[in-house]
Amino acid sequence: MIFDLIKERRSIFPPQYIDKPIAKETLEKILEAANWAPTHKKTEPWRFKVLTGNKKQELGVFLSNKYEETDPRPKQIKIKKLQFNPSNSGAVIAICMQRDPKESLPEWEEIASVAMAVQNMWLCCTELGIGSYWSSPGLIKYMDEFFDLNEGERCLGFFYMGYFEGDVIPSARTPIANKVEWLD
Ligand SMILES: Cc1cc2nc3c(=O)[nH]c(=O)nc-3n(C[C@H](O)[C@H](O)[C@H](O)COP(=O)(O)O)c2cc1C
Repeated sequence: MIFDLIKERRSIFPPQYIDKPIAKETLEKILEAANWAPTHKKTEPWRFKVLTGNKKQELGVFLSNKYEETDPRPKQIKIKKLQFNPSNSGAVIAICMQRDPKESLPEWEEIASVAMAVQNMWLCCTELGIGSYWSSPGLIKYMDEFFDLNEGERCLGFFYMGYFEGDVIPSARTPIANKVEWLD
């Protein structure tokens, strides 16, 4: 049931991923789910760049170089992590948002729509036994140097994916009652 799937969904990180490729048809199915996200004025602002094979390594090299270049005191451990995460994933999907050229909506609505598309992918991954998580490092502001972004297109992060092994670390939430006001 969708309620169980929603509760089961977790952020599962690249160190848990195993060396098992994700079939192209599976990736296509997950992306198709993203495409059915709600979209105000039907702008369909989600854009995805699917990185597999050597392109994942290239992303890792780009991110780690950029980090070394821009951080006054870069740490070896972080350099290694920036390279490891993409290369150890089955696929990395860059999450992008295409601003409506007419600006017929506030930007937050476009971002909200992209986030809903990501949730669709995340839930599909849960059902398919694929670990995944949304990563949003500060380095995403440089992604126009790695991707050929269109005018008004912005990278909002990376969706790391991989079949995984090991236990899923439980997550927790504070009670919903603390966040809801009932008005009658
Ligand atoms: C927009 C967004 C950006 C996120 N960025 C990061 C990130 O940069 N690094 C990270 O470790 N987790 C990131 N996360 C995942 C959250 O840390 C995670 O959802 C949270 O810890 C709750 O865990 P759960 O997803 O297992 O329920 C992000 C989640 C969202 C929705």
